[in-house]
Amino acid sequence: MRLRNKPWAKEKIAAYPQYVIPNPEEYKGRWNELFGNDHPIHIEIGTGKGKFITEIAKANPNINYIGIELYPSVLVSALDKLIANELPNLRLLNVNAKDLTNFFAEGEIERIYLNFSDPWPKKRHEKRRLTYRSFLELYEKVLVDEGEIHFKTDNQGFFEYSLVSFSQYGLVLTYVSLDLHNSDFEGNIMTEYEEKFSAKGNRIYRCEVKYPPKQRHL
Ligand SMILES: C[S@@+](CC[C@H](N)C(=O)[O-])C[C@H]1O[C@@H](n2cnc3c(N)ncnc32)[C@H](O)[C@@H]1O
Repeated sequence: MRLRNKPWAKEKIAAYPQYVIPNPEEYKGRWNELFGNDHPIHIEIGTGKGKFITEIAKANPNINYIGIELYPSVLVSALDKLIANELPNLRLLNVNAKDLTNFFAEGEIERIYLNFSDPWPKKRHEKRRLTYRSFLELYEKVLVDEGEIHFKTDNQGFFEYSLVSFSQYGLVLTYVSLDLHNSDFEGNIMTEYEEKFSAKGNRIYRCEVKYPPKQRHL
């Protein structure tokens, strides 16, 4: 296994606390104070080297973005892009998505992007898939009412698994493409993995789902 927790990466991240927030627990329920506005917040889980999140943040200055990535050695590339672009509506977190509710209050996030998440093809690793039921429960806790997940991958098996997982959880499918790059979908922003896999000729699958309205206790 690759050694991904390289000390130099952690040091670089620590040198930019204005971009990679070192204490995200402190902003739970207060992210809009940090951004200095009340714009909606969209997050990407598994942001990798940050191409998608920096480009989408640049294109949408009235939305706040947070990119979440587990590995410092990967996140430094996203940090480099943020340093180069100085985007006031983008922050990064070097955390594990399984701890999401430590960092975000109920209803604080409007949309979650899952781009080319690790498919974990072995059945015994199912619980690690970011579209597994326990993650869908976590996402529901931090999302607004009828919050959205936008998901894309080149892995057909993982895509089909995720559609079933979404449906079993009661999520509503609002968009699906079985061949994104040959569809009429406009404004697609390519991720690093998307560039790599589509260059090999792989088909890209994409869907959007939203949570049903939360139960109202009158
Ligand atoms: C296959 S890569 C895709 C990267 C990027 N989204 C892209 O499309 O180019 C998946 C990324 O998700 C990150 N990741 C996986 N599980 C995670 C978790 N539980 N919390 C945060 N990041 C995670 C991995 O470290 C990896 O960088």
